[in-house]
Order: sequence, then structure tokens, then C-alpha cells
Amino acid sequence: MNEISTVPHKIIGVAVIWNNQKQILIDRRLPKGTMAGLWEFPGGKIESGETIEECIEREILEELGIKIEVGKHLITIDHTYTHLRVTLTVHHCRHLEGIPQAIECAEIRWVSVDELDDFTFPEANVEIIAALRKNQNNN
Ligand SMILES: Nc1nc2c([nH]c(=O)n2[C@H]2C[C@H](O)[C@@H](COP(=O)(O)OP(=O)(O)OP(=O)(O)O)O2)c(=O)[nH]1
Ligand SMILES: [Mg+2]
Repeated sequence: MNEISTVPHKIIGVAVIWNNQKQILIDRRLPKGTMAGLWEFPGGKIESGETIEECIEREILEELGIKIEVGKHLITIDHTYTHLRVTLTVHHCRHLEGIPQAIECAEIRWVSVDELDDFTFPEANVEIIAALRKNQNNN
């Protein structure tokens, strides 16, 4: 057997959704399944024929029931967990309409960039959060 990785690869659109108070929306994953109970930035798998921006807009409507405007690209992370490889394409987004609801997650919160330290995220998110800190003043 060779060493070429055969773990499943998921292409994910991820949203850093800002409100007018300079807060970001985070959600807590369900208590069962992959990365159970960890906090994340909302998003999900790209569907065929979709751009990453369309994917993000659709996922946010499905998962949280809100309308957003997808803006600037923040960072793309390619990360391999033990049994899964993910490519996370992260965009800054602006909350436009609707009150976020925990439709497909356990809990949601608006937090400041500084408060992100108080929540446990998957390993791949360390770099996203570092990029957010750096970009804090020019988004
Ligand atoms: N949405 C999101 N996913 C993340 C982040 N960090 C991170 O490692 N991931 C991983 C967790 C999941 O394996 C994958 C997101 O895929 P998903 O939301 O479509 O998949 P899932 O595991 O929740 O559910 P499923 O539909 O595959 O059953 O990316 C993040 O900040 N946001
Ligand atoms: Mg998801």
C-alpha cells in the first residue's frame, strides 16, 4: 500500500458574519457526530455547480435562517484531521436580515474577536482566528 492519503476530502464554504457592533456569529456543533460540541464559524459543503460565495449564502440561510452579503476572502485553510481532510474557504460576510436561529447546531452567539479565546474550535480554526486578529482593523 502506498502513503497517498485516501481520507475523505470536504470542500467547505465558511462565513465570518459581522453585525454592526463588530461582533461575529459563531455556532456550537451538535453533541453527536464529527467534532461534537466544538464551536465553529457557520458554513458547509459546496454543491456541484455552485461558487463558494453561493455556497456560503445558501448554507447560512439553511443553518441559521438569515440573509447575508458575502464579502472579501479572508483565508483558505487546507487541514487534515485523522480521518478527514477539509478545505475551508473563509469569507467576511455582513448580516443583512433576520434573527439567527440554531436550526442545525446546538447554540449560536455573537462575540467580539477578543472573546473568541473563550471558545473551543477545531484545530483548523487556529489559523482562521489568527488571520482575523491581523485583519481586525481593515475589514
Ligand atoms: N462550518 C465549519 N466547518 C468547520 C470549521 N472548522 C472545521 O474544521 N470544520 C470542519 C467540520 C466538518 O468536518 C466540516 C464542515 O462540514 P459540514 O458542516 O458540511 O459537515 P458536518 O460534519 O457538519 O456534517 P455532514 O453533513 O458531513 O454530516 O469542516 C468551521 O469553522 N466551520
Ligand atoms: Mg455545517
